Amino acid sequence: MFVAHGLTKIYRMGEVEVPALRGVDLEIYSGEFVVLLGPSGSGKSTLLNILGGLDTPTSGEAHWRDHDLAKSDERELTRYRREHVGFVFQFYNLIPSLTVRENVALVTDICPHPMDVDEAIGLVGLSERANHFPSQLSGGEQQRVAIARAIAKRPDVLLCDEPTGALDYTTGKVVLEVIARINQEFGTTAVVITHNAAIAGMADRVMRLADGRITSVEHNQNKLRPAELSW
Ligand SMILES: Nc1ncnc2c1ncn2[C@@H]1O[C@H](COP(=O)(O)OP(=O)(O)OP(=O)(O)O)[C@@H](O)[C@H]1O
Repeated sequence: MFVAHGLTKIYRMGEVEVPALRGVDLEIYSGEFVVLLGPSGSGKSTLLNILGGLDTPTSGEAHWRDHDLAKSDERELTRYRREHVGFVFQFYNLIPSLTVRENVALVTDICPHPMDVDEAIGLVGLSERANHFPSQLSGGEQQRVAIARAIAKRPDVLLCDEPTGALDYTTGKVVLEVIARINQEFGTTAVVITHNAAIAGMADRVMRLADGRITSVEHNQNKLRPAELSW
């Protein structure tokens, strides 16, 4: 689904150049669950943002199917994101003045083949809370709304940047269960960034980054359910 070759990203801030990616090659297959692990500053978010069309590389190739993400203009990237990519971030970015249902409907109103809003909310186990506002929900519930919003467009890929970073142990596992379920039931490719090495246990493949490079890629022989993970 994704192929990258020699991907680099250098952020320029005045005179200072910050190399975030220093030549990344990767392939991600359709339907896979990939975990990206690595220390702070190793380039994980930069890589995810390029795969999601939120940022562009300085050099190198990045393809999503037959789309050339490195050469796409802003309009093409917006369309790519809207039609194909669901994002989940550490902070939920819900609109406080809208209910759960309205937050999810924001997305279904602008994409071509959306899921029914209530179906998406049901998939994350929040049907009873559809008319509540974000402030009436716990952090884990708000993250599940963010996931419902991301999947309601029926994305081909779900890109998650530290989805459990702000959550406690138990709530984090519930959120991971939801992501695993979407990956399995819909075949949605999932790429999840985490600092937590235990979460790697639920991946098909684990990619480790250090200093802007992929340093290892491991296949998981015994993929675990989130409930079986402990940290
Ligand atoms: N917009 C930006 N402008 C300048 N430098 C940036 C920008 N975004 C990222 N960087 C730098 O690029 C490098 C990689 O950052 P990135 O956020 O991709 O790492 P990360 O592995 O996701 O880190 P973390 O786990 O802390 O989120 C860091 O040195 C960071 O300071």
